[in-house]
Amino acid sequence: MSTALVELGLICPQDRVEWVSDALMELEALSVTVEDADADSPDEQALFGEPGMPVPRAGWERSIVKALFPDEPSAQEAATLLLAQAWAHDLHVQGLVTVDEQDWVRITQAQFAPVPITEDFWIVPSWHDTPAQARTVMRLDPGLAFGTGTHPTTRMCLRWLARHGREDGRVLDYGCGSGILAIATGLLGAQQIDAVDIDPAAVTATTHNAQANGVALHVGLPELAQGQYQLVIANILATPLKLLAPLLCGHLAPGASLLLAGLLERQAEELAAVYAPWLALSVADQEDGWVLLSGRKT
Ligand SMILES: C[S@@+](CC[C@H](N)C(=O)[O-])C[C@H]1O[C@@H](n2cnc3c(N)ncnc32)[C@H](O)[C@@H]1O
Repeated sequence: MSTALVELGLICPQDRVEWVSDALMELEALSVTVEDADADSPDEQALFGEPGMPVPRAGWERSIVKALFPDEPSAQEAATLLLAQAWAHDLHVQGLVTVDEQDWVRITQAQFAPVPITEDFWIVPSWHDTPAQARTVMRLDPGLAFGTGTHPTTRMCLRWLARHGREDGRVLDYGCGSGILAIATGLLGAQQIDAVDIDPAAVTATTHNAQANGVALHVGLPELAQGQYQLVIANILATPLKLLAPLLCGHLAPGASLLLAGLLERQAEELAAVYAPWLALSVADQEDGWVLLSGRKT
């Protein structure tokens, strides 16, 4: 039997979105989402952020903050308490809508469709059937750690890995997030894979996702990475990648490949210069303003 939930919608100016979202969670909302109140109109605005970093602003000029409550009295009470705050004088209640719990799950899940990496390598959420043409499939659901396969930086790394094929030597995924890249190397045949991240939530997510895909990984905090590897992958951001250059290059065995992502086109030249004392990096792929750098240690 499915139960009904109640969604409270509030139109909110940009500078209050974070306060309102936090207050609604304090008022025991089950979830809070923020949408552009001007979506699908000429005033619609796109928000862009770098991977792994918060978006530059928490909301749009006019946002709709939607909070889900278990029933109408709790949604009504939350609205009354919120609107009693001095800083909430210009918020507008858009309304209360009853949402079937099953519908809510379906709507949320529908936002995450299978992602093709190549014609036959797909990332597929657990609730989706496997596309007929998929030969290699990674089962991955969105979670707390970065990496669902929808971001260009992750996709470019996955494409490169699919082209590279089976890696027989040791693999290091530095900044593994959800573990998506490490798991991909495992599905493509690698046997000795280390995946590390500074974020303990990423370590937990990677462990879980690797198990769900039947891939054996050594997962842990960065100190787990020891010795030399035949393939080192790091999809982080330009600034940490600059600082990590001696460490990442120290892990490269002779003849090993290095793959760097999380870089904007304009950062590629500078990054290649920082890594030049160890190896020559060149642009291997680009998508939506992001570039993938790769190189081989001689
Ligand atoms: C953009 S996400 C990439 C996740 C995944 N590898 C992918 O390609 O989708 C970057 C990850 O690097 C981690 N990270 C950031 N700085 C790091 C550092 N100095 N050492 C290790 N991990 C780091 C973050 O916690 C985050 O999980």
